[in-house]
Amino acid sequence: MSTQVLDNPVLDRIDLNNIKKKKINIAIFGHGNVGSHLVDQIISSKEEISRRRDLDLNIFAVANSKTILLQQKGLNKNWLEEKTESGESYNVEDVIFFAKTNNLQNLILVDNTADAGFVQNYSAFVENGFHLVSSNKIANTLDLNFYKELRKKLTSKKRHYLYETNVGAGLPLIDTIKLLHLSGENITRIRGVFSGSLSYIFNTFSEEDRTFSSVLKSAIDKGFTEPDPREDLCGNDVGRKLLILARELDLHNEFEDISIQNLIPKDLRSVSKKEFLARLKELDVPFQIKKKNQTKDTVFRYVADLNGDLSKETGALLDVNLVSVPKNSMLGALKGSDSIFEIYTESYGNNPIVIQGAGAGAAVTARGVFGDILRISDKD
Ligand SMILES: NC(=O)C1=CN([C@@H]2O[C@H](COP(=O)(O)OP(=O)(O)OC[C@H]3O[C@@H](n4cnc5c(N)ncnc54)[C@H](OP(=O)(O)O)[C@@H]3O)[C@@H](O)[C@H]2O)C=CC1
Ligand SMILES: N[C@@H](CC=O)C(=O)O
Repeated sequence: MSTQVLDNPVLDRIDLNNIKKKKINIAIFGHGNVGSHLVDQIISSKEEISRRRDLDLNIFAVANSKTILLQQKGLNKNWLEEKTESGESYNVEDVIFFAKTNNLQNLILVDNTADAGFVQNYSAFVENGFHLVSSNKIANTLDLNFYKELRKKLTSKKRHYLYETNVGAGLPLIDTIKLLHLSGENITRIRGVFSGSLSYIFNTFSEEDRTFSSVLKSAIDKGFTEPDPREDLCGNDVGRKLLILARELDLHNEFEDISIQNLIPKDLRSVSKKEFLARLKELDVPFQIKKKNQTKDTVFRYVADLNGDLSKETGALLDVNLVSVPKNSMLGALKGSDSIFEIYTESYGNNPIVIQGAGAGAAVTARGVFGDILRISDKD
């Protein structure tokens, strides 16, 4: 349809191309690795999406932990410069108030932080009409009571919450598991390398003649690790992913139920992040010894395993361990920052469904978050 100029003085200022578009108003919290890619991806795909579908994607807020940029008409590609120049300090009530006073509809809150405090705001956002999308895993791994209350609130307010990137970054994993489970397929075990950063670290460390600290530094620089890389190295991040999958299967597990092998030497566990980063070289000797003692033709893999009796709410075993596997096995053959998920089910028997691909990285994760935004935009 082309733009039409009509005689009516009000209508003649309206671009008929946009008249039927459903405007989706998005507030993005966290514009680090993932968040900044997401804002850029939305802004650069906006026109194409508007042409192909009846959607007008409007980012009306972007914030980090210190400042926010609020623009009713939406951010443009200079958003970061504008935010640096005119971003203001804020609290989350300001965003809710802004959405209300500007009568913004079809609201989506996107959480690209890794912050435990921020998820406490989810309920208020839902209460005020926002759908939720998060790459942040924390809301799905707090105690079961929080998990269930949030879902109750979402149901009562008819809002959606999508978090496909919580496990396997941009890979279509949670959706697949949800569908298998909902359709009555008995999932009997899920096992694999769930961490993109640890996959990259051990693939590289096993294959190349480099110190552990230099490989870890590369993983940090590539944006594969959590904001504090110790969350990856201590196993918490993988543990969270395992728990999220367990809960998708309606298992009643808490984070404390997971048996996790912590890879950080004891005296580096509770120092500040700054001190940890300054002392990375202390990881070199312990990991070099492990490597030297390894059996020929094996490689290290940090493996998560959801097993036990998954037909009982409290029958599951959740383990996360560093293991040596043959180089030519499915896990041993992983490359780069790939993750791999083996999903065993009753119908598929001993041959699991396998989902494999980039398990970390800002661009792929942002694309996954974008996918969740579009899924919600299509819903009602
Ligand atoms: N990187 C990856 O490959 C993947 C990441 N994820 C998840 O994505 C999330 C983001 O990761 P990543 O982008 O790498 O992390 P970064 O550290 O690069 O970015 C985090 C952002 O969150 C902001 N932030 C922190 N606390 C708050 C708060 N209370 N309110 C508003 N903003 C806040 C930070 O702001 P400030 O600078 O002011 O602190 C920063 O902009 C994490 O939860 C991670 O687990 C999921 C899948 C893959
Ligand atoms: N730090 C995480 C990023 C994705 O969740 C990982 O390494 O897998």
